[in-house]
Amino acid sequence: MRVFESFTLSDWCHSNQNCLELVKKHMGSRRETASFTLGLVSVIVWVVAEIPQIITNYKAKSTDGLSLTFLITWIIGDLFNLFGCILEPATLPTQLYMAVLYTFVTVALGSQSIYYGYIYPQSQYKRQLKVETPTKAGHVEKVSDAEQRHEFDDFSRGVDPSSPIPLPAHLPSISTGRELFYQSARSLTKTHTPTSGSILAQRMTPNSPFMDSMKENLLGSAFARQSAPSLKIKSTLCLVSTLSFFGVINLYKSLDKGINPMVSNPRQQFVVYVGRKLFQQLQVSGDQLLENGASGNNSIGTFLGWAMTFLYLSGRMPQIWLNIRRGHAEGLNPLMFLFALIGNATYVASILVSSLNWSNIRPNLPWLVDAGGCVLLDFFILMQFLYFRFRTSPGL
Ligand SMILES: NC(=[NH2+])NCCC[C@H](N)C(=O)O
Repeated sequence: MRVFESFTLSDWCHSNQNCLELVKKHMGSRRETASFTLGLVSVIVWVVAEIPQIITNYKAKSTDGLSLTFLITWIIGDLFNLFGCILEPATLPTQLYMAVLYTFVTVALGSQSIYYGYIYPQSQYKRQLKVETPTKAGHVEKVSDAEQRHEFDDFSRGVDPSSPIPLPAHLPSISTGRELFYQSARSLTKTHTPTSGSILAQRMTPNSPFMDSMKENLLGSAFARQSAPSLKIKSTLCLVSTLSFFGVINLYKSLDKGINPMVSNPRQQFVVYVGRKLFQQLQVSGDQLLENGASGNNSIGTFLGWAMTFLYLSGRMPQIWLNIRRGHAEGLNPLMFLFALIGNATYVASILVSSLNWSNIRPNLPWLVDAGGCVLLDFFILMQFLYFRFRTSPGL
């Protein structure tokens, strides 16, 4: 209990005697301290979780290894999580802090994906065009070929190339040809003919199956390939807007009925909920919640919680599938999944340690199912890393 007489907490609550009493009372119990500590560990792990991936993307100047659908579901799931936590009074304060944190970090990761996936290649290509324009066409072709050969050699040596159009570090293992499509300078001009003597032409014998697959991508189904990711995004957005639509309808209904009859102004209501969560939800029993008019079974909070769970869990699938399709996990940082696993595991523990009463578990169920399910899925992804590593280097 002494710890809560520390400067920070006392200072935090000094103007409100009730607040101080509440914090002392709830944090005094060992369970709550353990729960809070686990929650804190989870927050800290999640703070750093996505940084390795951000660094990997930065180094590779590409986000090819990361499924965009996974990222989009993460961002939307984060928003659902955030509003779910705000509206569900029985969730812990650390859950709310984490929801805010997730959203910020993942938006950063998402922006990086958009930058390296769309803006960076185009700007690099434009730069290359500017450099090439003044010279004669034949000369350009030669210079470009020489540069490309040099760059490919750099890649095969594992040296970061100066290529304005970033190339994958693992050309030989590309199976779908999709990456090649994107990296082909020609694809950016929407011309369907590969540059003669280009890297692609140099790397492949004319009748190889790889060449065929590439031709298919560059010539036959260029548009289909190009629109494939946007189709995926569209279906994800469609699903998300449907969920959001029902969410908003539900939200209005709840507000209409008055989630908290004592407060009619929705803005004030929001503040009351956040305040309640920050100061009163450390360990409020189901009975107390009922007494206070917040039953811990807030329908909109629960709805958002389950929608979030669905998004987070289903979001891992495209990533798992992408790894299988590519046959490797290059461009993906295993640390992100390891941290996610630890972050989710400590998150589950923080809720369960707080109380095993059904009255505590029931409102937290979506968060428990989500984090527990993600632990399993992240374990599977980590196994994929191991599998790919041992398969490619059996001597290890
Ligand atoms: N952007 C985030 N890191 N969001 C947190 C997601 C938490 C969720 N349990 C998951 O692992 O998917």
